[in-house]
Amino acid sequence: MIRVGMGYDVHQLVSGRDLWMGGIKIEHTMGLLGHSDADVLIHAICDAILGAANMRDIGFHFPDTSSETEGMDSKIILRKTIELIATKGYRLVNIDATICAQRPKMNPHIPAMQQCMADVIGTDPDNISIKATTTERLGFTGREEGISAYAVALIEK
Ligand SMILES: Nc1ccn([C@@H]2O[C@H](COP(=O)(O)O)[C@@H](O)[C@H]2O)c(=O)n1
Ligand SMILES: C[C@@]1(CO)OP(=O)(O)OP(=O)(O)OC[C@H]1O
Repeated sequence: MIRVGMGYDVHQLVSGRDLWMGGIKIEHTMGLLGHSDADVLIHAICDAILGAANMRDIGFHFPDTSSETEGMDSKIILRKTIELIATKGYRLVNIDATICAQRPKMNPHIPAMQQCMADVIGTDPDNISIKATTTERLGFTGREEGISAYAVALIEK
């Protein structure tokens, strides 16, 4: 059986925080604000994977009110998400995701993100597609107030 899920997440850009994206730290003048490391791409991907398995969302499994998730590396959330769907007999087939960010350029970092998340998931980097777009200076992403990410995941058992 194959099932599909989608995920979406937004985090605010602020100064004084590191910018984590797809499991790697990217040099930038600002970073994303959140209870965890605020890796918006991993969060959207986890919601897509959980949605495909009909297993709620990351806020349900990893509450932002918990001291355990404070400052948490989102790669841990990704690994636990894969473990969660495995309890229902599912494994990831592939992911397709889009980051909406006016800056910085994501393209140079995409191979490293693919390799990093593939290592965490235990899959081939070819199963993890990541794309990026500006929003042509429009909206909150265009004004560099935040970064959003969309993801679609296919799972099978
Ligand atoms: N943060 C970003 C945004 C975009 N890219 C790459 O640039 C291309 C053109 O962006 P548009 O918003 O004008 O479509 C886009 O297709 C990406 O390849 C990027 O690397 N980082
Ligand atoms: C990841 C969690 C948990 O630390 O917190 P945030 O980093 O704030 O991220 P968000 O995408 O808002 O929601 C999920 C949260 O429960």
